[in-house]
Amino acid sequence: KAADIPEKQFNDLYRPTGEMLGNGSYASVQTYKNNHSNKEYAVKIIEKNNGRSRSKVFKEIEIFHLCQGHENILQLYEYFEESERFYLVFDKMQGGTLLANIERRGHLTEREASLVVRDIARALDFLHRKGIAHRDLKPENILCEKTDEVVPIRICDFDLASGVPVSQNDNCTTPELLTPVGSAEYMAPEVVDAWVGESFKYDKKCDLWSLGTILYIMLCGYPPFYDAKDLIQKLLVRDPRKRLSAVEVLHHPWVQTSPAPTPLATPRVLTR
Ligand SMILES: O=C1N=Cc2cc(Nc3ncnc4nc[nH]c34)ccc21
Repeated sequence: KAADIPEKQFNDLYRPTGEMLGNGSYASVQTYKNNHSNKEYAVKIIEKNNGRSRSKVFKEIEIFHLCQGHENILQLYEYFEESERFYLVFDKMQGGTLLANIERRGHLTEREASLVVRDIARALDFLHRKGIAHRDLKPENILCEKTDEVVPIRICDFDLASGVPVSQNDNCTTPELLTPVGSAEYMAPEVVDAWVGESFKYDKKCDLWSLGTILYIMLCGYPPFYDAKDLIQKLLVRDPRKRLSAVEVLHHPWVQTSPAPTPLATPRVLTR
């Protein structure tokens, strides 16, 4: 009877290719092939005994679920929970991480840098509208879909992501805000302020600082043109209230009117 047939284990369905994609403190990411389709996937293996709570893993899975279908966010294909570990199966991005891709290609134009910023800003705008801050945006978490092109990119790794996704109920337009402790009537003013006050709105701006550093790295070793410098100066702003938002980045002239494909020295600078 059904109860006697053990559920298919991850290792019955996938086999490792031996390629290590990334090694974090609590997880590793390796390439696996699906035994049925022979398709490659990037599998994030999270050991259970490393103190990382189950609820945090499920929160990470929930965020990926919310982002399903967005073309600039890595797609989670399926996941497994087994006795010792979790397996998160992601689409494999053939182009690898952003800086490795730029280095391998050996060339990068200002137009390509602008397209990368546009793709990241689209992902951030999508996350921020859902009340989610990434909080750990860095070049290793920016993945390129193709080996010979720098765009399209997808961002990944919601390990440190914050913010409870707001639940958009169908009938009413204003999203009912999910608070950590149920309804807001009984919450102390300082806790309510944290959710509806300025700080709640500004905690997403940390991602825009990160975007500024990524833009700077893509252009470094080459005096960024005025517009790019202007965008960097409006991202690397200490006061989050003054820092650009994701949608403002999308409207910045340096992103709107993609600049000339002037070659950048970055790929060679990166190899040093
Ligand atoms: O959730 C993640 N945290 C880090 C990370 C890296 C990662 N790496 C990759 N994913 C897909 N394709 C990849 N190609 C190179 N590295 C890849 C996927 C998912 C996560």
